[in-house]
Amino acid sequence: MPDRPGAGPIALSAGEPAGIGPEIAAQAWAALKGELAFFLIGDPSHLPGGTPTVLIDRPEAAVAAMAQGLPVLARDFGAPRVPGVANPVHAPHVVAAIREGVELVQTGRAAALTTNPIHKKALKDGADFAFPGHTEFLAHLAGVPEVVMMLACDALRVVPATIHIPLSEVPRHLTRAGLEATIRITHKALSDMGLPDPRIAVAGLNPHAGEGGAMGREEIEVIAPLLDDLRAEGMRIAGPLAADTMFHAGARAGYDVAICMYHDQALIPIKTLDFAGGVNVTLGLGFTRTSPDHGTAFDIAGQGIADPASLIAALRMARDLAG
Ligand SMILES: NC(=O)C1=CN([C@@H]2O[C@H](COP(=O)(O)OP(=O)(O)OC[C@H]3O[C@@H](n4cnc5c(N)ncnc54)[C@H](O)[C@@H]3O)[C@@H](O)[C@H]2O)C=CC1
Ligand SMILES: NCC(=O)COP(=O)(O)O
Repeated sequence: MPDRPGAGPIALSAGEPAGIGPEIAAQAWAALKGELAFFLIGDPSHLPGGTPTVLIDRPEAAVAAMAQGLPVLARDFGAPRVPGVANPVHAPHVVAAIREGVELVQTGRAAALTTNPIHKKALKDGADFAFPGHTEFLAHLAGVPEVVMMLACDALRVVPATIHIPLSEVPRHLTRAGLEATIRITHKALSDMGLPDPRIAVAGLNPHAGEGGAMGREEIEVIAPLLDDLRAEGMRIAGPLAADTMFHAGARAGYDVAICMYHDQALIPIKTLDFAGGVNVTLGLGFTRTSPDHGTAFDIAGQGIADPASLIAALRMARDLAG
């Protein structure tokens, strides 16, 4: 196994069984079995028929098992999988797998956590899941007040300063303290990743970055004063920039990460540029967590046509960040 000496296996939480998670986990094993070690925390009966699997009773066994089949820390999810149809019986087990993955990483038994996609509404309905996504749940489990969602591909890194909230609530949530925490966590994380003085581009909220107050005042009242203060500290920050012109190739060459004001402002450019290669990474947790950039894809689940590329990229990034 050409894994890094001393690096433990990566824990992969099952995600939503009715989605594409089981099939892309099996495909990721086939692609990565000679390259890195990971294990699935989930119900082996949910994997596609014929998937070579090795049931393991401890994470450490995954390294040797990889050559034979997908290592699975088997957990009974209580019901079979029906592709495209969420079963509320599964929901508490989906949440428990994430929780277990975090515990294994925090106790040093896994090197990093990669999460297969969850269906947020299915977890809310089936398990009273109180969090809008992994990011917020992981912050809760890690006991940290602020974390950052970053999506990265070869061409772009983006960070939404507000995440899973309705668009109508974005201006109210866009505070100086929140934006400052997002920028500082991102700056430190990129420095830790080997970019010691990252160039940060910050989008405005409004069209034309507010056009001097003619189209909104958040830039004048919240964003620009903060950026002035951070620049005075020595951070390399541009903005607030008009979001519509900061993602073409020439503009992207001028920064290492784009801080955006809301979910879609950040995620539309990266998913358009590289849906297959994009990886979601949570910054500020104190451990490594990555995820594919896509969701559960109920519309194609069970058909054998899901592309495992983003999960493969997420597992590779987890290995690289934890190594
Ligand atoms: N990290 C996570 O747990 C994430 C979870 N979600 C959740 O997933 C559910 C569905 O969300 P949607 O907005 O429909 O996004 P989605 O990413 O599941 O699907 C959007 C479109 O992309 C296609 N697609 C997605 N992944 C694909 C793959 N690997 N190969 C080929 N085609 C693929 C789907 O078939 C669909 O047409 C929601 O509950 C959402 O909250 C969404 C994003 C991330
Ligand atoms: N659209 C990205 C997304 O929803 C991922 O959220 P999370 O579950 O990783 O927090």
